[in-house]
Amino acid sequence: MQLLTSAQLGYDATPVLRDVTLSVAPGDKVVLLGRSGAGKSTLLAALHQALLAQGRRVALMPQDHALVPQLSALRNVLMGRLDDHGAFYNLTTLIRPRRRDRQHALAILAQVGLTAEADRPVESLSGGQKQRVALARALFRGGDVLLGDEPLSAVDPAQAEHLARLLRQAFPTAILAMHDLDTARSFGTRLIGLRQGQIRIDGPIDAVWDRVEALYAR
Ligand SMILES: Nc1ncnc2c1ncn2[C@@H]1O[C@H](COP(=O)(O)OP(=O)(O)OP(=O)(O)O)[C@@H](O)[C@H]1O
Repeated sequence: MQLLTSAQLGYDATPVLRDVTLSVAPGDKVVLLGRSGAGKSTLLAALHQALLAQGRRVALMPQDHALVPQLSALRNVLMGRLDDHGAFYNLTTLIRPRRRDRQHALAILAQVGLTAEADRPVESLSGGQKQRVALARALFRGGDVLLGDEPLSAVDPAQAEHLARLLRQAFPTAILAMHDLDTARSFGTRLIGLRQGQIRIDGPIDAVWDRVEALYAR
């Protein structure tokens, strides 16, 4: 799918990335790498818009998780499908979830190791637990494409491997911004590297891996 052709991406008068041309093939597991501020989140936001404009179903994991702190982990997961239903269904889901939705959401919370936390308000959870709630919400939502902004940054390495596997199985196509190179290497089939306002690397991960260090050079 051809997703983006843009001379410039940025905010108002401030360009962040230029000459962006990007297509993604179904099955691609893209890892987006680059120094802090290189434009990974900016590119993900533009991809999100482009995918929605194409009518694709997208699961989005933003960097700040966008969870509702006062609501339970379970209810935050259920919110992953709010836009599938009308206002009445959603209101009743938040008050008293339907049995089928609840069981499905609880099964996903079990997969991410949060059974005991299902009824706890998200504001009382640790950073890694919050991230797993956001991940469970994305899995509950499902979709053609997962877009994630450092979706595994707050979990420990053993969990990261397990959770990365769940994401790979659930989403045919994924584009994830990442900081941890080991996780990126094991997750990705394709690497896109950003540096100095441009896409500098785009290729199969094994073929371009020896160029990764240059993305971070000062
Ligand atoms: N809402 C905004 N308004 C103006 N400038 C922004 C905004 N968001 C980000 N920027 C700027 O755009 C540039 C790229 O930011 P972006 O968040 O895309 O980088 P990133 O690669 O995701 O960084 P990180 O790894 O730290 O999350 C930065 O210089 C940042 O200051």
